[in-house]
Amino acid sequence: MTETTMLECQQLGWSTRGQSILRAVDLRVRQGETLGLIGPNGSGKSTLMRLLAGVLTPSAGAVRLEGRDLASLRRREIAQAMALVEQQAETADRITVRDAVELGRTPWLSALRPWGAEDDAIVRSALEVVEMSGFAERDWLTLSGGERQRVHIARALAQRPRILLLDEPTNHLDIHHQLGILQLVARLLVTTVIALHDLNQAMGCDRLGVLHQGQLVALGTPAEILTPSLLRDVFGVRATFLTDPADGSRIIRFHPLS
Ligand SMILES: Nc1ncnc2c1ncn2[C@@H]1O[C@H](COP(=O)(O)OP(=O)(O)OP(=O)(O)O)[C@@H](O)[C@H]1O
Repeated sequence: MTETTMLECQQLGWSTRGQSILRAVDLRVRQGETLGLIGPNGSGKSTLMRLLAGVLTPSAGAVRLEGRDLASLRRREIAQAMALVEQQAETADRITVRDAVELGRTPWLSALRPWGAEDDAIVRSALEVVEMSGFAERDWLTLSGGERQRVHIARALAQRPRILLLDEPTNHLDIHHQLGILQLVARLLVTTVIALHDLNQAMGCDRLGVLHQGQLVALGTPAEILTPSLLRDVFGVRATFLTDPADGSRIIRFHPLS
């Protein structure tokens, strides 16, 4: 079976003020997969996500979206294909939760295709999925950090993208909503790239890419990647593996090296 590449980058790099932040990243995201990005603080996960989303312009190499150079595509075309949920996306505007989610429909609207009942239904469904329906009329500024995160995810879902880029989407969320978002991502047929800090949660991804000091140092299945030696070399921790008696799945416990 031939697998379709949704998003790829070749020799991708990004520098700022003469400092190289990301170097020579080669990556292919396959249709339908959930690709997790892991790595220590400052290793370049958010920078890579922003380059893949077209928010940042590469200093070297290129990103291809469904085979086409991202640099040659219009913003609207990119937004119809990809939605990015950033780590600290904020808005200072006084808008309601519903308004914030309705923004997700923007790439699909035009003079010939004005707002309609279908858009209302998509927004309603996105709010339901993140359990925020009861907050629709609330002022965005009054939301807690976790509630804002869920609204951002609803906005991205309302965009109906083919590729979802999620930068630490479980940040700020209580455990119920962390599991809810991860289950949702696993259920979605949409191709997903997700940056995660919790390595036990990362184990649920189809493949993992490991960033270390601005380079992609490993790529493979969670079982291939999450080995004691990689966890020692990249994260500086000693790992032991346990088995969950409930379902036989592996759990990692972490300890200081010394
Ligand atoms: N605009 C910028 N100017 C200067 N340095 C930057 C800029 N953006 C990112 N960096 C630096 O690039 C490195 C990678 O940052 P990035 O946010 O991509 O890391 P990350 O892996 O997402 O980290 P974290 O896990 O802490 O969120 C960091 O050292 C950061 O300080």
